[in-house]
Amino acid sequence: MANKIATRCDIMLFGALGDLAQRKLFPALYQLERAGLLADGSRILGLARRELSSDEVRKELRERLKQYVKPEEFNPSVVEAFLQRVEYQVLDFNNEAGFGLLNSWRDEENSELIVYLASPPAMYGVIARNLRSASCCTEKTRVVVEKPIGHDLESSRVINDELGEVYKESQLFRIDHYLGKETVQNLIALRFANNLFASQWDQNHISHVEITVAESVGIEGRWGYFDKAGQIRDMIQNHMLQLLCLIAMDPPSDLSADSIRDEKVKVLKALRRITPDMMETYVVRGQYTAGTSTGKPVPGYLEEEGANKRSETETFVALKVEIDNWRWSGVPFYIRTGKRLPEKLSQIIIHFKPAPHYIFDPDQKHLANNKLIIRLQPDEGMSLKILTKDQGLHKGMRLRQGPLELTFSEAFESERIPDAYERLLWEIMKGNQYLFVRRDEVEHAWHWVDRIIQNWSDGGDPPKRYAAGTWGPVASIAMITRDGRSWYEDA
Ligand SMILES: NC(=O)C1=CN([C@@H]2O[C@H](COP(=O)(O)OP(=O)(O)OC[C@H]3O[C@@H](n4cnc5c(N)ncnc54)[C@H](OP(=O)(O)O)[C@@H]3O)[C@@H](O)[C@H]2O)C=CC1
Ligand SMILES: O=C1O[C@H](COP(=O)(O)O)[C@@H](O)[C@H](O)[C@H]1O
Repeated sequence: MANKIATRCDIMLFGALGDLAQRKLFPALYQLERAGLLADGSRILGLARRELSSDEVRKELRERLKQYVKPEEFNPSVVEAFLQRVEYQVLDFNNEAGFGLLNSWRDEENSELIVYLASPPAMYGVIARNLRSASCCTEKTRVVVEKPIGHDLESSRVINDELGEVYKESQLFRIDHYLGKETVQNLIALRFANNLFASQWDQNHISHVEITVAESVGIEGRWGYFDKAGQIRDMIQNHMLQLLCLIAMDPPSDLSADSIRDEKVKVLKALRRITPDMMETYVVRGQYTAGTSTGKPVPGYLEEEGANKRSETETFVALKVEIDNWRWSGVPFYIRTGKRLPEKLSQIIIHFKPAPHYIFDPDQKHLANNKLIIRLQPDEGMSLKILTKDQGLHKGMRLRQGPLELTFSEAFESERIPDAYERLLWEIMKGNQYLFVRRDEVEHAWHWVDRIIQNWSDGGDPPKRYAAGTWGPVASIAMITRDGRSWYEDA
């Protein structure tokens, strides 16, 4: 993944016994250990409410690592070395006096401090203040916060203000784990390292863009969280808009965090606001009913464990997004994301415009658009659909469309692709903010998304039903068909 060990870091992990920490963060830290990227002496202090000793937590962690790390990557001696770094401290995050204890663990002289807030977001402020009262942080402390930052613009401002009272923006690492995915970072390489694409990347050459992030899973026992969020807050406000920004932004002048973030913010500011009269044609929301997933029957959203049978929370959203700027004027971005779709698939399709004058068989005119398919997951890679002459004496100048194919796992004898959290933790240790989201990005994204949510609550239609295992409500197909287009399906 990289070749340089980060400096020695101590991590205070607030919420160490929670789902995120156990399922994602500890396995990612273990992988950094396995790759030899944790500096000697780096330590991890897990913090949560449950009354457990450090030994009991290490024992539990050993089992979780067995569960979440692939068997071929589970190395018992590396696990033991990793667990030696882990200690646990019982702490109620509301208990200001309790934070004093953390100071005896700190080693300010020899080690950078990372504070990772894997707690409910409502606690970010109180944890930050309690750390300050206990003089636990310095100006160098890095603070990591998870999404969602609030549930709308106003609440995100409150959280950001609370964090901002204690920390400078340069200390804050707001996670959007999509930015940690190798294939998402690859969008920057693809766009700005290949002049071939750079010169074609605008409304003169591109007719429209599709972004699909489909999941076959349902809400995986997270009803309590998900029903308050819905797909628009859970996926659109963050991951989908980040992907859109990376595709739509102007070239940054360098790879520094602020150069990239400045360009993303310009895109967010240029998103056309979706007014009530646009809802019918620009927005589709759906909710899955019972159906099948990977060949097995699955319940509908309203029959999931703990469900409120009358919920109108959306599990699917499709949007037509217009970007009102010079580069993208007249180029719609069709984006869709949902749970319980037929497969797990994230891909971006760039549809290029046809040549200005067409000279081939009129029956084949529909073929005459090049497409760039960027597969983010699974089967990471890209494919450029180009037109060539069909072979054979009797074919004349018939055209055929074929792919220039780049499947990363086949093309490069590369290392394993690290999980997004491995990359993000590694960048935090090195103090690089370019894969993290700045406050104004979060707020502009909320500002745009809030308008859609407001339109729904001002009397929009309820979510349209779709059977689990299908590609969402038929209205999402109608949305794109109305413009004479269709969602890309690989033939
Ligand atoms: N789970 C996921 O896949 C994802 C989660 N996130 C975000 O990550 C954060 C954590 O989520 P998740 O792990 O799912 O949440 P969980 O509810 O599973 O875990 C929360 C953790 O916080 C601790 N905690 C809560 N309140 C207190 C308190 N007052 N004092 C001490 N400890 C407390 C809990 O400790 P105890 O168990 O001892 O009560 C537990 O360890 C949230 O912000 C969430 O939105 C973001 C993306 C994905
Ligand atoms: O942040 C979230 O992302 C996951 C999807 O992430 P992926 O890396 O598996 O594509 C989603 O399932 C979850 O609801 C959401 O909170």
